[in-house]
Amino acid sequence: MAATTTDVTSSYDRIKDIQEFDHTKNGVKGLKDSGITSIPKFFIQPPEILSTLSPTSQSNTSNNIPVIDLENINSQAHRPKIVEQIKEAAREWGFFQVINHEIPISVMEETIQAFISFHEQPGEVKAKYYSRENGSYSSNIDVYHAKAATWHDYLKFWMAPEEQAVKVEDIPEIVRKEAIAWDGFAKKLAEDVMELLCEGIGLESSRFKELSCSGNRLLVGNYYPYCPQPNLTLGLAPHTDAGTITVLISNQVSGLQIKHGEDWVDVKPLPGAVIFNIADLLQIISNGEYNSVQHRVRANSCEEARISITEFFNLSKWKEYGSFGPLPELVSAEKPALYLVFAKTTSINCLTGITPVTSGDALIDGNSIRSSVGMSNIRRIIGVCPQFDILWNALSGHEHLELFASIRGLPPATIKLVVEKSLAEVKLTEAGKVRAGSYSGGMRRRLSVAAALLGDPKLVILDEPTTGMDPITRRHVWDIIENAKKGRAIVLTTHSMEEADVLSDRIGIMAKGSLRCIGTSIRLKSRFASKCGAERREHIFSDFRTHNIWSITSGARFVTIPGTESGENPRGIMVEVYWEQDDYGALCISGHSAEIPVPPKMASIDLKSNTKISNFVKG
Ligand SMILES: O=C(O)CCC(=O)C(=O)O
Ligand SMILES: [Fe+2]
Repeated sequence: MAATTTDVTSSYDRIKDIQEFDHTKNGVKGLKDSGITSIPKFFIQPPEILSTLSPTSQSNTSNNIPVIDLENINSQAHRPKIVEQIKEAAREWGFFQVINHEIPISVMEETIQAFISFHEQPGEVKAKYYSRENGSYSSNIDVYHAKAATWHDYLKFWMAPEEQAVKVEDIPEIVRKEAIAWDGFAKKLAEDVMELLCEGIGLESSRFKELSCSGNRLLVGNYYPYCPQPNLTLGLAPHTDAGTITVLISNQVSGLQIKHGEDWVDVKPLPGAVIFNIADLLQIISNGEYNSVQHRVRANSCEEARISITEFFNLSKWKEYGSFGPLPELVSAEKPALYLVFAKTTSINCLTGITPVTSGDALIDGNSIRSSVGMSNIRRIIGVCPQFDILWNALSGHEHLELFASIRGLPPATIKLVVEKSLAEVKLTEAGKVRAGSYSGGMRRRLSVAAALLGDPKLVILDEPTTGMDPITRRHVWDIIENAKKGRAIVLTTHSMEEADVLSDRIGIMAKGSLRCIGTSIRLKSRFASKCGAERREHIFSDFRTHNIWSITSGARFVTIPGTESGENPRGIMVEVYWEQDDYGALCISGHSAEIPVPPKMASIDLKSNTKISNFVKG
């Protein structure tokens, strides 16, 4: 196995292999059907995953996730007990399965069978639906970025909200009726379970529903064909789900595992049961009362394929609220908020004047975002590409840019030329004549980026400009952004570390609502590198060599913590404080050692007068 794992990082042409796989449009089912006996190298998981896959590693089969009987859900006498069980399961396990629900077994079986039938059609029939960008059928959406690919294909549709939902006629006929029926049943059951979850933590039963926790739904049929080397890859990599709640059914082929303590626990599919898991947003809304737990799927070692039908529930009124954090009812002096309010979009909305500022201020080119004069000056010098495209289906790309150019006040005589140049830059010259209603997601994003850059703004804000783009278009948009950097500031938000690394001069990382760090890519890497593993460090050292920045001043000092003198440690306690220069050359503390008694003859700096540093050291 050692030889194979080394291959993961060796220099074979990984991209070429992936592209070949992608171009078959046949997913891993196609690989399995070709009769291969060993899996392509880009499926081989890194050693830290492989070590958890061997039969001797801690997969624990003696446990199973809680099973909750919903038979008497509406009986006054039984409901409190069911609420208690669900609450306990959602808190301790993050996963549970429900039995005696209202969904007929025949509906579950028909749904599973329909998705199997889709995946088991001849490759050329499925290939029509295959796309990495906005198609419904694909395999390994993140294969170009992930450390390793996984052994499953999927078919997915947005079922809600209406403006995002798939058109009925675009659902392949072979699953159409079943997908629509399943969505109805799953939504009803999820809303019933959400009521129980609300009651469990003392909320009004309808609270989650009113927040629109079931208003956004993505239905996915995951297909895990037989894998010839199941101990070298996974069916699905470890992850947590992002939304509010996930509803899952599967056939009887096992594979799903959840992280419980240090163990990966097998979830044994119970015939007729529906599995629920808490997703990240519900963990946040519930202020940590409920837990979103890591799970993964083992590569399938059975001849029979595994199928799971997963419906991801999320908020549909997210945009309306603009930000999200723990519900006020769940925050108190005894239970302070564990999570800050999500604030990326809110911050951008404040900077651009969409959301009024309630406290604090920001200056853009010397103009305060709190003053109406300042804001109108700011509007003249910024261009914005919002996270969700604001485009009109009936207008062409050309008409959009003409409209935006005249709103920006460009001289009418120049507009035609500016628009043509701009369309050429984003490679939409031909498409510019066509209505935007027929554009793919990537084309819509490119048009939005072009609109943001119109009129030579001094500050451009790009909110996740490449979300949903295939890797080639994304690289192209990176070139556009790179070229647009000259003479202006660009603030770009992204979830992709690679994108931040490629495009940014300075990177700020926001987590759970606040800015955690800011600095150049090299500085952040050097500061946080130890957490990234050997491969990442390799990368960082080569970055250091290419940027030739050996001259960074850094150092360490022993510092006594004031007031720690005692009989046992007459000279007190000290720590070693590490310091370095920040991006502007100012010295700042970057960390400290564990506390140790000051040895008798040691000379150290006494911080009695410097409360700021001593607080830091103590904290
Ligand atoms: O296939 C499964 O059992 C799990 C699927 C899953 O976790 C997901 O799609 O997020
Ligand atoms: Fe999941």
